Amino acid sequence: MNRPYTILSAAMSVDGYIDDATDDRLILSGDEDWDRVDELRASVDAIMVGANTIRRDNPRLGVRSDERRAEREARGLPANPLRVTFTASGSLDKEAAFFRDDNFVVYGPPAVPLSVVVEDLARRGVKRLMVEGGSAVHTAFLTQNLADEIQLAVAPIFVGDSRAPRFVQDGQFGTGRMVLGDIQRVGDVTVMQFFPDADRYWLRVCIEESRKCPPSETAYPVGAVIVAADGKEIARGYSRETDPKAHAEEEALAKIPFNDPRLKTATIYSSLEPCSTRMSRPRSCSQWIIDAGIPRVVFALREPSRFVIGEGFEVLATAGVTVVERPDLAPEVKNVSSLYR
Ligand SMILES: NC(=O)C1=CN([C@@H]2O[C@H](COP(=O)(O)OP(=O)(O)OC[C@H]3O[C@@H](n4cnc5c(N)ncnc54)[C@H](OP(=O)(O)O)[C@@H]3O)[C@@H](O)[C@H]2O)C=CC1
Ligand SMILES: Nc1c(N[C@@H]2O[C@H](COP(=O)(O)O)[C@@H](O)[C@H]2O)[nH]c(=O)[nH]c1=O
Repeated sequence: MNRPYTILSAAMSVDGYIDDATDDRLILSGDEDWDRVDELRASVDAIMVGANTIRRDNPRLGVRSDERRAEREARGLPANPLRVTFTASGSLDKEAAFFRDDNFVVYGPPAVPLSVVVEDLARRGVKRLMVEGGSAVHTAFLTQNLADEIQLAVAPIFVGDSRAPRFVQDGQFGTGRMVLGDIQRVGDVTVMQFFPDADRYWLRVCIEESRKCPPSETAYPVGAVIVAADGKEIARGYSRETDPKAHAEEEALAKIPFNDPRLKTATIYSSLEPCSTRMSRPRSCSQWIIDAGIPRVVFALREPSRFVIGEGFEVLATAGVTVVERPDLAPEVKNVSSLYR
């Protein structure tokens, strides 16, 4: 599915509420944090909120800073990102600030699947989407694995009223243990960055590594990372990093002792399916992985049959290794080199 890179943004109290239970809007961010939110807004193509947030908060969802709006225009963008909402009921006040000019899109009524919304936004040229809430919308993005990043600001207050909305509602969050990114102190607010889909996060690290490969007409650019069971990185590498014949998995494995006990419970990530046959060397990367006892492999793109017929998936799976293919990231791998196209 083609969809925008999606950042969920919310401010919550220490006890996990994003508003209180009164009719007045609760401001959790301080001035410095609003400035951070404004910078994030200025960096995206579209900002989405649920219809209930429009009804309750009447948000402007614009870039507040004159300089940031001017910078966007200088880059050929509209001064403000596209405003996006969805509604099953259609109950929205046409006088709301959301409708103040024609730079908006409303999905529904009737209810529209979120996957349809994000695909349509991608078709409209939205590459980077910020989702500002509320609870129902954040829950939908997370439970459908449509969020790439969370920026969660925790304000030093308690709401203490379970009638108030929380950051998310009940749901099946398939995220497992998320990857923690940056933590910032912004005034008196703590801003935490999370990457909900750990496999997607580490594959993107591989893709960035692959950009460092010395160019070659006869070998792909590949990046690999080995991650321990506790989520900590053990080693990373890219093709031809130290030797013109070396593959990314070999480069990563060469940085640690072959009998490192963490390998027995680790995951190795690679932008490309590990090789199963090699012209240049006797041992394939799949064989290295099996011999190292790594139990789990995640890759994005199956090896195209340009140089050899790749059977890494089958070789690894037959040896009892858990192999996860993530074709959703294959387009990002292909973007790195014309050899893939
Ligand atoms: N502190 C913070 O950072 C933020 C706080 N908030 C707070 O969050 C609260 C609002 O959150 P919440 O009540 O969960 O509401 P939401 O803003 O998440 O909106 C939910 C609404 O979205 C629409 N919707 C949901 N799924 C679909 C679908 N598949 N197709 C079409 N429409 C759909 C429905 O609209 P409809 O009912 O019209 O059918 C639904 O009622 C407010 O109190 C607000 O102040 C909000 C944003 C940020
Ligand atoms: N209250 C709250 C947030 N609320 C979000 O900001 C929106 C209103 O912004 P505006 O467009 O400027 O009117 C509101 O609808 C909701 O999405 N966000 C935050 O970062 N911190 C906060 O404390």
